[in-house]
Amino acid sequence: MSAPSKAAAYEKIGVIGAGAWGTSLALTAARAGRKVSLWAREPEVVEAIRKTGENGIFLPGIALPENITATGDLAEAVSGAGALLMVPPAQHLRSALSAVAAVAAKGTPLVVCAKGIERGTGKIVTEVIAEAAPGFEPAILSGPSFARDSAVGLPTAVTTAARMDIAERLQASLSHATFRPYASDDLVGVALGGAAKNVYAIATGIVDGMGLGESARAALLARSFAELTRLGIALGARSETLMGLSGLGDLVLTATSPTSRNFHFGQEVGRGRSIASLREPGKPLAEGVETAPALVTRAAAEKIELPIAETVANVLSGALPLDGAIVRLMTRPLKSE
Ligand SMILES: NC(=O)C1=CN([C@@H]2O[C@H](COP(=O)(O)OP(=O)(O)OC[C@H]3O[C@@H](n4cnc5c(N)ncnc54)[C@H](OP(=O)(O)O)[C@@H]3O)[C@@H](O)[C@H]2O)C=CC1
Ligand SMILES: O=C(CO)COP(=O)(O)O
Repeated sequence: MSAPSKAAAYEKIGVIGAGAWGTSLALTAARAGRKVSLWAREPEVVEAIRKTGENGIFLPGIALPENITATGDLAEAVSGAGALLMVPPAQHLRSALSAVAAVAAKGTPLVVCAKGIERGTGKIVTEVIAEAAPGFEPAILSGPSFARDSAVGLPTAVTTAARMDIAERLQASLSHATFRPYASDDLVGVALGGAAKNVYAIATGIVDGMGLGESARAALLARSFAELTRLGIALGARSETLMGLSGLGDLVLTATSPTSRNFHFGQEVGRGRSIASLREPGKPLAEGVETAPALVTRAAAEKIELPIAETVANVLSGALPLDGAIVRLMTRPLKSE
């Protein structure tokens, strides 16, 4: 057993992105005793928080304490912050990182809390940080955590991954009675688990929506974890990370709960809703939709086969009809487990 960490907390935390998760994490940091600056891209979010003391657009009904300051000014948000939590949707991460890198102090930990792989490049978030924000410390926060659960004070555990001394400072900065971070230095494993589980949650959601039964869902979940492990090991992740909170833990949560936007998206697809209608502007964010083809691209580059992720990507692109997808998965060459 490792000794308890005595790392010093950062005094001020900046949160970049005031969606549901950004707002919930701002609350977590505030409850842990930090001074928090919460940056929102949309002026109406800043105004709502300032006027009403809550983010009625993304996390309604949750009062935000006074040690959270909302701002639309990025330079103000990053000023004096010991660490910056990056919480935009994953496909906007690169631009958000570049904007932050232009105004923040070099060496500041940039803690990516978004879950996804970059479409087009197949890059995981650590690689995106290295390219978009060189000279900053890469970090990730990920794990089984619905924004509203932790915001209302339900017990939540996540992993903070970074160089170990930084991971421990993040742990000290964010932990409180109902929020428990575990420190890790396996950034690749933590980044991949959080991203891939969204794709597999769409898969199990489809199976659920099609009414194929709980046995099929459990089989798919177990085979999804096998895929995630195969790719993770090829990328250099540790298997205990993939078995932990940010891998198996988040996969189990997301791939079995209708609260998950990804699982729900899959359910609606399985029930026959058109993918275009589910992706209209204003519809809930389902990160797995963009990450599915990105995951497949990355796996192909690593010469790893991911039949479930490929099937999800092909269904979402319209290349494979739903019935064909199930037949394709069930009629692959027989294998040993
Ligand atoms: N919700 C959850 O339970 C959890 C979410 N996550 C992850 O957190 C990330 C954000 O999700 P979540 O907070 O739920 O999303 P929401 O849908 O609640 O909010 C969207 C957020 O993205 C910002 N945004 C939208 N478009 C852009 C853009 N073009 N450039 C930059 N920022 C943009 C919005 O900015 P603005 O504030 O200005 O409107 C807002 O902060 C995702 O990767 C998700 O997987 C992780 C764990 C839990
Ligand atoms: O990441 C999450 C839970 O850990 C949130 O999942 P969804 O984005 O599918 O709602």
